[in-house]
Amino acid sequence: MEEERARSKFKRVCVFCGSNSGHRKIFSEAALELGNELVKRKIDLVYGGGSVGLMGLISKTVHDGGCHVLGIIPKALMPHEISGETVGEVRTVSDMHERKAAMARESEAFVALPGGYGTMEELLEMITWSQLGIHKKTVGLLNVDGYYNNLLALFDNGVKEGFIKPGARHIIVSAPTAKELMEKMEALDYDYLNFVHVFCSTTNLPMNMWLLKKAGRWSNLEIIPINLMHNEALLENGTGQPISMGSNATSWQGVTHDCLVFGYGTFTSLMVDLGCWRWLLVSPRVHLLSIACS
Ligand SMILES: C/C(=C\CNc1ncnc2c1ncn2[C@@H]1O[C@H](COP(=O)(O)O)[C@@H](O)[C@H]1O)CO
Repeated sequence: MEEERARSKFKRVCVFCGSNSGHRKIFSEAALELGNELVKRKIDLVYGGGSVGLMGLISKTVHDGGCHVLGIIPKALMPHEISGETVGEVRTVSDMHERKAAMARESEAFVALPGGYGTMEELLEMITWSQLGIHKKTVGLLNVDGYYNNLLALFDNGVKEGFIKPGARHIIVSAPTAKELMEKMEALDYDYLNFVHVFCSTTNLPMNMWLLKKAGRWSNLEIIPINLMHNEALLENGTGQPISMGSNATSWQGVTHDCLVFGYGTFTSLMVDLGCWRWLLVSPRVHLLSIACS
């Protein structure tokens, strides 16, 4: 009898990783570990094709483990002496751009292992596409032995200096081990909705908070009570600066968070009218009615 498929919300994950193996054994071990983690969860692999560096290690591990491997490789990198043998299914595309688009289309999530410019470029592009709403797929970073610490610090600085929206900083999910990363990625109910600030009416606040917590498995839920009676609230905009909501609703446009609104009646209508939210979840107390993308 076929072994029961281990539960994972992902059927196909795209892995970006070095075409080199790095100087330390720990990187190769991480590639093998991620490959085994995918196999354990019965997740198929999409990657850049070939057998060089970490790319070769992970593709062979997943293939040997009985999962499907799809290598998407541009014609120019096809020659054996450049990329080596590709295991599993090989798809040839005309150029790097087409490859990235195909990789994104074919997978349900992305993971970057340590790598060089190529890996970083692929990772950054998937983050950017997520930010622009071109895809809504989880982007994971396997931060092996702190390899990406400086990159993550650069992102934090981007937020601090006002070039990256605080909400967009959470697009990337990172963890030091493959197991932790996969668990974190799988725990996300929905890409953005896990990293939301909830603007919640102070009317029946305890009840609303209880309902919200029950309504989803949020990994980073922050509830910001708003006193509608006074029609104002001090919101922390993620950079430490308070934003005040006065009677002039347009001042809300300055709020940069991806946002979830929980409420009904006037409060919700106000939020809908503002229309500046990336994600809007409108709920009349218990039932989650709709998710709209602005
Ligand atoms: C030019 C070299 C090797 C080329 N071989 C590659 N084969 C397939 N895919 C590749 C290759 N090089 C880069 N990629 C893609 O970029 C990522 C790795 O780049 P990095 O700079 O090594 O991080 C990888 O995810 C592939 O999609 C000799 O080095």
